[in-house]
Amino acid sequence: MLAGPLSVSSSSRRNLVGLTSYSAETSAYDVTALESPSHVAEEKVGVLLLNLGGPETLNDVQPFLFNLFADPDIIRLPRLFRFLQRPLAKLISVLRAPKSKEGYAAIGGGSPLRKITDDQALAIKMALEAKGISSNVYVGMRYWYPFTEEAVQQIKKDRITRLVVLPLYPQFSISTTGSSIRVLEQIFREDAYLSRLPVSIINSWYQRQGYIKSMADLIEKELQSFSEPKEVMIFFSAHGVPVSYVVDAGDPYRDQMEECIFLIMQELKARGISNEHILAYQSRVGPVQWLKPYTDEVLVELGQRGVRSLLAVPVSFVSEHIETLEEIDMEYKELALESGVKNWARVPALGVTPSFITDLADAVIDALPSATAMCAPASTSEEDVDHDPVRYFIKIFFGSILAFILFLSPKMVMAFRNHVI
Ligand SMILES: C=CC1=C(C)c2cc3[nH]c(cc4nc(cc5[nH]c(cc1n2)c(C)c5CCC(=O)O)C(CCC(=O)O)=C4C)c(C)c3C=C
Ligand SMILES: [Fe+2]
Repeated sequence: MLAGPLSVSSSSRRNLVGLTSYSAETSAYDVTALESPSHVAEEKVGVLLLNLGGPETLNDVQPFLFNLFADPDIIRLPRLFRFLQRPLAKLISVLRAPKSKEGYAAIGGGSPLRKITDDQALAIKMALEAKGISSNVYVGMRYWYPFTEEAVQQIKKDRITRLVVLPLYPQFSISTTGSSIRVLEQIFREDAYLSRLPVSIINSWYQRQGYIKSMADLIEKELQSFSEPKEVMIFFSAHGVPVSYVVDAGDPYRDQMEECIFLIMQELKARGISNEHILAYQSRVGPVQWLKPYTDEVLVELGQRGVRSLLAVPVSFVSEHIETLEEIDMEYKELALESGVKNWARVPALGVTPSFITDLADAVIDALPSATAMCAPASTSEEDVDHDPVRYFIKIFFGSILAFILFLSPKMVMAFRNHVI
């Protein structure tokens, strides 16, 4: 089965957390609104949490991978080859599924992302409530249930009047927040109600004090688990992206990541903690260059250089997931120990850490006043090209030949089957 956003039974896959409406007495975000009670009485605040989604069972793995690789923000094909996106996604997802399934099997047979994101949604709703804002908090996943499309349908049904969109990625990347927002904009553009709905999008929030302090708290606490805390190297491991995203497409991900690490280290220094640290990138897929240095290579070098104690800190994501539970806790730990590292620990993901959730609730409150309609005219220029039958034929003909040569080469097949370690 190829799972698509529309093949959803929303009754069994409901993603709404709570259903309460915004009340004038408890409003804190817009002081002027208090002066017009008739308007405020009707206000219904929605918060849409965007996340990646993950397969819940091993049978979900291949269709989940299909959805991921069918995303033009994950595999960025030149325009000439775009018609190959779905066949290519099918091919890569089938090739990669066995390796991915092994990973998901090792962490209990599925991704914990849905449960953790639902817990975060409930926690944010409660934190907002405590700050005087009643809200509905929705979860919209990019590649698995509950899909963003479902969340938006629910927002519409609930007649939400003001929406804050909060991607659960601290740093912006074209491949994560960018992709989810592109989908959201498409849905909103085509709908009369949604295109007029005041929306505020929080693109990134890695620089927020509450997040930085919460990360520093986790690191400070975990350092204490070592017998010689001062000797430990803090090893930030971020999910990678292909270099071309940053260099050619202007993805701010690497800059934001480096600034984020700087801010966390600055906070630690202010607490008297000045351990050595390093940033490396993990989880590369496919045959292209990814951001360097690569986590696996750095671990081997550090071990060989005589570093004996490492504290791994996953920094691009705020939930436990396959790449913390399997890749870091199993693969990288084993590699580090084999390379000479003696003492290894990992900082847990933030999850529902209260100081972090409170900060996300504050981010929502900060964003509420700037909500404006997303509405923008639909762009047609790219699609128009495909209406010319001659150009379309040329694309299909030459594209197929090139794709056949490129994508079925043994090197390509191997690159997608494994992480290129
Ligand atoms: C900030 C976080 C992430 C970035 C950036 C990102 C880019 C990116 N990812 C892939 C390919 C895969 N990602 C997979 C899983 C996965 N990715 C992220 C986060 C980021 N991805 C998370 C949280 C997860 C795990 C979800 C879960 O189920 O727990 C997978 C599937 C797993 C596997 O087979 O390794 C793939 C494949 C690309 C190509 C990319 C940038 C272009
Ligand atoms: Fe990923």
